[in-house]
Amino acid sequence: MAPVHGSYGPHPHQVYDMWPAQAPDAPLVMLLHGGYWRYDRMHLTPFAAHLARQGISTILPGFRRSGGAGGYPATFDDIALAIDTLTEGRPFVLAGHCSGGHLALWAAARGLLPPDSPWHSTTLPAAVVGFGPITDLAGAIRDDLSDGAALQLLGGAGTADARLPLVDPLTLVTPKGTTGVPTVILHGAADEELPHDQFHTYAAAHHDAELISLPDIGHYTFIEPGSEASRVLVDLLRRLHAQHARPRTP
Ligand SMILES: N[C@@H](CC(=O)c1ccccc1NC=O)C(=O)O
Repeated sequence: MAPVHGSYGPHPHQVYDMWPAQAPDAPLVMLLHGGYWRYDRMHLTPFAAHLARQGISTILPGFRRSGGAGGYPATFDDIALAIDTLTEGRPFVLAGHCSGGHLALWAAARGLLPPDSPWHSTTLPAAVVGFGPITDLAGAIRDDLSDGAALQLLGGAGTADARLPLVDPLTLVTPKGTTGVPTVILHGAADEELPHDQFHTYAAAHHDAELISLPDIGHYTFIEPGSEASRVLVDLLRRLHAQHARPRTP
């Protein structure tokens, strides 16, 4: 199954792959890849193709990344632009793995940003899933996950504190207790990559979040096409789309 390739901006990383499912009324999912904001999207293409074979139209965007042209603010500019451009006003479920889960949960919180933020939006995903997500950047800094990855994203220790309130899902959701977007935090109980307070603390802070913990599942099996964990994720994406994706009223 060959994806359509395209771009949503002039930078070489502002590109996407899209696998249209056969049915015209197929659920639409935008998938944000992980790799601590440093990796490219290639490790997730087999799983994106798998989603399409399961009847889900899937958009996998690239974006400017840490260590290259990205990090704050470019990575966030690209996620916001990719979402706003590529979903074309259609209802969609946003999903992300690990650091892509952070980006997905951040994008679902755009309604909580100050109205003068360039990222503020009230056009939000129908639902969001973080699977094995990073939800708490201050915690990621404190625990020094992946050799300073969160500090690298935020431009270093000198700027991190000022930027955190604009890009950290846990900080954004805490005062109000909801983003207004139905949210699922899905994780393996045997996740070996992240401290599990990344999952629990956010789910507890968000009144509209559901926490699903899968026994014996690790961090990476979600993105192995056909694995038990991937089946749970596919079923969840279908359920969220069926429950929450309504055509937008003008
Ligand atoms: N352990 C590696 C790789 C990694 O964490 C990773 C790689 C691909 C997809 C998701 C990952 N985890 C979080 O973003 C790292 O620290 O960069």
